[in-house]
Amino acid sequence: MTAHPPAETTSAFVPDGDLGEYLLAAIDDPGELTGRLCAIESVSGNEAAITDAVEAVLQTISAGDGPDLEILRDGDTIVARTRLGRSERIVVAGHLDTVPVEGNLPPLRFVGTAAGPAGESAEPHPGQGAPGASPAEAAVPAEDIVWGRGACDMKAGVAMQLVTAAALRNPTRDVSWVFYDHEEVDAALNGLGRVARNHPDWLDGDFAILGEPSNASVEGGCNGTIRVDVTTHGVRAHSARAFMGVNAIHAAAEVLTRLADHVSETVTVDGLDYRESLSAVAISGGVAGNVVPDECRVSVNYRFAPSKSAAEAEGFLRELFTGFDVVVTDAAEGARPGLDRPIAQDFLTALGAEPAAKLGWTDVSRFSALGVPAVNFGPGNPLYAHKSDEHVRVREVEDATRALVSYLEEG
Ligand SMILES: N[C@@H](CCC[C@H](NC(=O)CCC(=O)O)C(=O)O)C(=O)O
Repeated sequence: MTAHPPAETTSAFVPDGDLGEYLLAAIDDPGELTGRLCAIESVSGNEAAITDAVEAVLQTISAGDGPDLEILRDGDTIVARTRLGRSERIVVAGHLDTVPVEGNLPPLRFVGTAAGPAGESAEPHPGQGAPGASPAEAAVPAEDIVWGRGACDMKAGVAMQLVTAAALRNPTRDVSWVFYDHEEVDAALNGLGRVARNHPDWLDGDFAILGEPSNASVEGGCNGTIRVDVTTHGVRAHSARAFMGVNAIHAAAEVLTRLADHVSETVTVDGLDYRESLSAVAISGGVAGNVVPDECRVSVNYRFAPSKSAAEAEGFLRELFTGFDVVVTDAAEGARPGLDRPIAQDFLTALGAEPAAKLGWTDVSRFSALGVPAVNFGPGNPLYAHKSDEHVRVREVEDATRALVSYLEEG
């Protein structure tokens, strides 16, 4: 089922005029700002416009009543940091890019039913009692929702960052706000990785908070991710004389069978349950409509628990696909939760949060590798990340923002 927000209660976010001004006009309204950020399309590789707008917002925030910000930029990554001389520094980071749009822009705002924190409800749908709603659906209270690509992953988190940056007056710790490009793609392109190579001091900190969707609670660590191409080879021939060839696409059936037969495990790491996933994510092959193909490539993505290294994950895949040509195309280590660190404990206590495991890959992994303990904390139900009915509850964006302001001002 896909969400079809009701026309009468729906408003679309359409940017007009200067994009920095467009965002600034909603700087004290996390829900509205989420929708406005979504309205600036920023599929990976197309982040320039949103980065310029966010930089303009940060310049205005810096000139306002809160602490001055030192604003630094590398490509489409911005770091804006306070220099108050506090004994600790908190890094709050979020990516500006999204996965490709799928008929879910322009973003919409409407009153409907959203997925609960555990994702137990299905898709957002028209408000209570709407035609076609089942009695069970009608019993779910209607909520204020922002719907569209990026709403959950992670323009709501970026809105949380910007509204908090504007609201801070006297933070108890220094804060570095990081907004970066190319998170949703090949690890080699990641803007945070580029900054870590070009200006490692920009990411200095005692604790990092990634505003990734976490139901406005804490998700610890993250699964690792690895992609491999499994290639089958054959012999080309005329398809009218197929007996003269060897069909590489037929040979790929065995690859798919091994994938379908695999049962993914859930691995408990430091008390959190990391559910693994193994999926074919693409398949390609074929020469022409009358040729037996000599090559077929199945791209496989394995999400592995943070107790395993990328090398171990690669070893597992090579064993699973014994007899086939396996080439690693992308890999990123996971991160253990690290919630036993005092600074992470303080954050959990300040939030009153019960942590869960982060199943997606996030830059918590990069911060952990840099020696900075890190957690995921942001609005949005991660079960809806990358889906065509991606959405976020406005209440959750507001709650997360309030909690972050309170942690940074009082925690
Ligand atoms: N280089 C990696 C980057 C993938 C990042 C992406 N992260 C999320 O979706 C975080 C949101 C969440 O799961 O809560 C991912 O896991 O795909 C790659 O290309 O795989």
